[in-house]
Amino acid sequence: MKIVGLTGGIGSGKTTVTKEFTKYNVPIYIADDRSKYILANDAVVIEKVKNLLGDKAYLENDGEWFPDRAFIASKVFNNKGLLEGLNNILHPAVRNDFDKFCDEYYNAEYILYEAAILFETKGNERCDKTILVTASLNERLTRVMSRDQISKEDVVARMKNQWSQKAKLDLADLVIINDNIDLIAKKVRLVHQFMLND
Ligand SMILES: CC(C)(COP(=O)(O)OP(=O)(O)OC[C@H]1O[C@@H](n2cnc3c(N)ncnc32)[C@H](O)[C@@H]1O)[C@@H](O)C(=O)NCCC(=O)NCCS
Ligand SMILES: Nc1ncnc2c1ncn2[C@@H]1O[C@H](COP(=O)(O)OP(=O)(O)OP(=O)(O)O)[C@@H](O)[C@H]1O
Repeated sequence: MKIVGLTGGIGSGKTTVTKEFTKYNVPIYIADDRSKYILANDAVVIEKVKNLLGDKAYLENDGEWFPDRAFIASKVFNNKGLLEGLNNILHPAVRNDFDKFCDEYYNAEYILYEAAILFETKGNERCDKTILVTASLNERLTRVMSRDQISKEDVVARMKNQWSQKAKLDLADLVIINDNIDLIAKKVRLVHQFMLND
C-alpha cells in the first residue's frame, strides 16, 4: 500500500480535488476533518486545549460541549506560539489516528492523505508520492472569503501560517492546477492511472 499525500494552501481546492478520487474507491484520510473530530472528542486533547487557550475554547449547548472553532481560530492564527501549542497537541493525535487508518486499508493499492499543511509538518516524509493542488493567490482569497464568509484579513492570517505555493512546488511530485473546474475530473483520472502504474 502506497501513501499519497495531497496538499495545497488554503482555498486551492484540495477538498474539490479529493472528492474526485472517491469515484475510484480510493481510501481517503482527511486530516482537517479527523483533526476536528479529535478536537471535539478526545478527552486528553480537550483538557490540553483548555489549558492552552482557556475554558472559553469549548462551548456548552444542551448539556454537550463543542469546540468554539471561531474563538480558537481568532486566538491561534495571529499568535505563532499558541498555534505551535495547538499543533503540538493535535498533530501527534492525528498521526496516531492515521496509523490506525493505514492498518485498516493495508490491502489498498494506495491511500490518499489530504492535509493542508503536509510539507510544513514533514508529513510528506511518510508519503510515497505527493500531489500539490494550486491556484492563484487571488483565486484562493476570493474562494475562501465567499465559501466561509470571512474577511480577507482572516484568510491572509491563515496563509501567513502556511508555506508559499512556490516552496511547496519545489517538493511536490505531481501538481494539479485547479484553475478550471471542468478539467478536474480528467486531471484526477490521469493522476489515478499514474498511481496505479507507478
Ligand atoms: C483552529 C481551528 C479550530 C479553526 O477551525 P476552522 O473550522 O475555522 O478551520 P478548518 O479546520 O476548517 O481549517 C481551514 C483551513 O485553515 C488552514 N489551517 C488549519 N489549521 C492550520 C494550521 N495549524 N496551520 C496553518 N493553516 C491551518 C488550512 O488551510 C485549513 O484547510 C482548526 O483549523 C484547527 O484545529 N487547526 C489546528 C489543527 C491543524 O493543524 N489542522 C490542519 C491539518 S491536521
Ligand atoms: N476551479 C474552481 N473554480 C471555482 N471555484 C472553485 C474551484 N475549485 C474549488 N472552488 C471552490 O473554492 C472553494 C475552496 O475550495 P476547497 O474547499 O476545495 O479548497 P481547500 O483547499 O480544501 O480549502 P481549505 O484549505 O480551506 O480546506 C470552495 O467553495 C470550492 O467550491
